[in-house]
Amino acid sequence: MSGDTLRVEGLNADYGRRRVIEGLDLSDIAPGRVTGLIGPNAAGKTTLLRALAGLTPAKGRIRLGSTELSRLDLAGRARFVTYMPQALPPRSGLTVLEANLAALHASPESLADGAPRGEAARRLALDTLARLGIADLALRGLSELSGGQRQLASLAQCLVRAPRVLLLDEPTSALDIRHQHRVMQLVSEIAAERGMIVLVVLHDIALACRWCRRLVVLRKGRIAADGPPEVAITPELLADVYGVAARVERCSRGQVQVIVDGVLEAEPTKGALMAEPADSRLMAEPAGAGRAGSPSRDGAAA
Ligand SMILES: Nc1ncnc2c1ncn2[C@@H]1O[C@H](COP(=O)(O)OP(=O)(O)OP(=O)(O)O)[C@@H](O)[C@H]1O
Repeated sequence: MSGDTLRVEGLNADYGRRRVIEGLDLSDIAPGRVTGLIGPNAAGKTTLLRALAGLTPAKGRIRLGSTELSRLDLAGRARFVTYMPQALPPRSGLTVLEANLAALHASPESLADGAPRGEAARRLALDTLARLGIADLALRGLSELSGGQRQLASLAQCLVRAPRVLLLDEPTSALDIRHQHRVMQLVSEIAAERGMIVLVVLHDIALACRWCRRLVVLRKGRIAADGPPEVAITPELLADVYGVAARVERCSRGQVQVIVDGVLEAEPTKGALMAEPADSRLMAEPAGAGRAGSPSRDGAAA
């Protein structure tokens, strides 16, 4: 088991002339635990994961231990990194098991080191499905599955590859509450078993606080907070980054709980990057059209 950490230095990512990730540094993302990446819509979370995976061009250094991932091409990067996209996988004629076996065999690492074949590969693929609680779907076609079942099947394909670095983009967005926690628990267990680095994008702050030992909060392509949930998540951060009036409390078990009291007035210079500057005129409210009754930043109703 490797103790290598993932480090990012001076990362910039652009779409044309628009800079989405700005000089981003991430100190040692540790193996064996789950790190959460949270932030408002359009903050750049997907862009960051895709840049780490080599799917979106970016400048800067990305290192896994002494391996400079940022110098590797896409195929080279795929030996170390697996990315699960936000979108559900397209429907296909494969069964869940066939798709899992294809993912296992397509892993360049597997091809290189002669990883399980035949019956051993089948057992490994089935075991992964069983751990996710979807062994009963093994022989079902991917095109027959519900949204949540497709998301679980997609996650199984990432886990079976046993990457050193697993990047999950909203892996629980289609799941019910039990499956959300089951997935986060399983990913935490597998991260610890394999010494895997896991960076997961989540919108559900409660889920993130429950399962992530470290939270990186992204806002407009920059890091707004970084640390354990009890340090990173504060009422001030939730107001500044998300524009909500919220309390942060501890439950009887000491876990961080976020209680949202209301939505703050939109503040164009501090809100999420939902529109380009030129577009923002289209979204601007008429002068004096503040929302009556919305709480102010200190949580009191205006
Ligand atoms: N392919 C693209 N071409 C141009 N702009 C893009 C592209 N993909 C994303 N963007 C822009 O980059 C910014 C960051 O998008 P990104 O998808 O990384 O945000 P996010 O934090 O993952 O958002 P969400 O929580 O809504 O999924 C947004 O302003 C978005 O419009």
